[in-house]
Amino acid sequence: MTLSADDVSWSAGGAEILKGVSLTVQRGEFLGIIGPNGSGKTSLMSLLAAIRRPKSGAVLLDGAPIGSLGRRAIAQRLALVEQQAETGERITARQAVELGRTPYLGALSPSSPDDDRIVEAALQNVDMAHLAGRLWHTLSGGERQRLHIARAFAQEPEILLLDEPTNHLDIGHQISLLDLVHRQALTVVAALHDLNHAAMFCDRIAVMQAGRLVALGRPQDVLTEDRIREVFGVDVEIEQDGEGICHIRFLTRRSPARIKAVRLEDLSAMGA
Ligand SMILES: Nc1ncnc2c1ncn2[C@@H]1O[C@H](COP(=O)(O)OP(=O)(O)OP(=O)(O)O)[C@@H](O)[C@H]1O
Repeated sequence: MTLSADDVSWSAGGAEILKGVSLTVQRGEFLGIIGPNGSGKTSLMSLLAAIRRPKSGAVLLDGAPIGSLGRRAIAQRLALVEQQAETGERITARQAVELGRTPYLGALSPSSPDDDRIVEAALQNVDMAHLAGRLWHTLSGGERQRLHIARAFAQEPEILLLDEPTNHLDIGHQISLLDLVHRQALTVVAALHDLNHAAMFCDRIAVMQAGRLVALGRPQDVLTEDRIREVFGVDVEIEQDGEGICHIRFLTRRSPARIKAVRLEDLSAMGA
């Protein structure tokens, strides 16, 4: 199954938010979307998930315009975990995950033992089985986030769209969640803020800047010191380890390399 954006643009509030974005998500890959706040990551994800329609261009699922497919058909193939998904309903953790089975249930076919097994496995996958009976409003932000992921797993999609999936998670759960998602036989598109996580887990990375796709490729090709400075406005040093994985070190004012650079500048300003 392939998902692609073909020259998509999208406007809101009188402004063009996405400008001519084209990309194809390869089957089975983990594609990261990175970019500064407001660069269009969430907007692109919502177009890919058919929550919004492009103003021009098209999103294609297996070559067919995604807008021509019914919601149920889309939900059986593609699951989206939104950035600020909340519910005001008085439901338990388990019931929140059971919602993932909705696209498979009919009025005359309530949930089966198979559905129960899938929900149980999804809860266990995100380390939440022990809290299955807890009411949603009593759960922490990180616990809720893990349940959103479990709900998406329970949906048994082929494509998983994750908008900042590590929000609210402590570092242990961030790594284990990305690792878990990475190990699934799924096509994954994830908007990520942590560039080191993107380097570690993504097969390819798409870089958004001011509504445009400015780079797309393997982490080691896309994550360069120049590009990170240009897109995010921060100085970094990048090292590649023996496996070709980039490790990005941010040069803050307190780091020796930055202090050295500032001192050299000071010296040249003094005419030294
Ligand atoms: N419905 C809307 N009406 C007006 N402007 C919008 C709307 N939705 C998004 N925008 C604007 O579009 C731009 C891109 O927003 P988007 O949420 O896609 O960015 P993002 O890259 O996901 O940002 P972040 O990293 O902060 O989550 C922002 O400037 C945002 O204010």
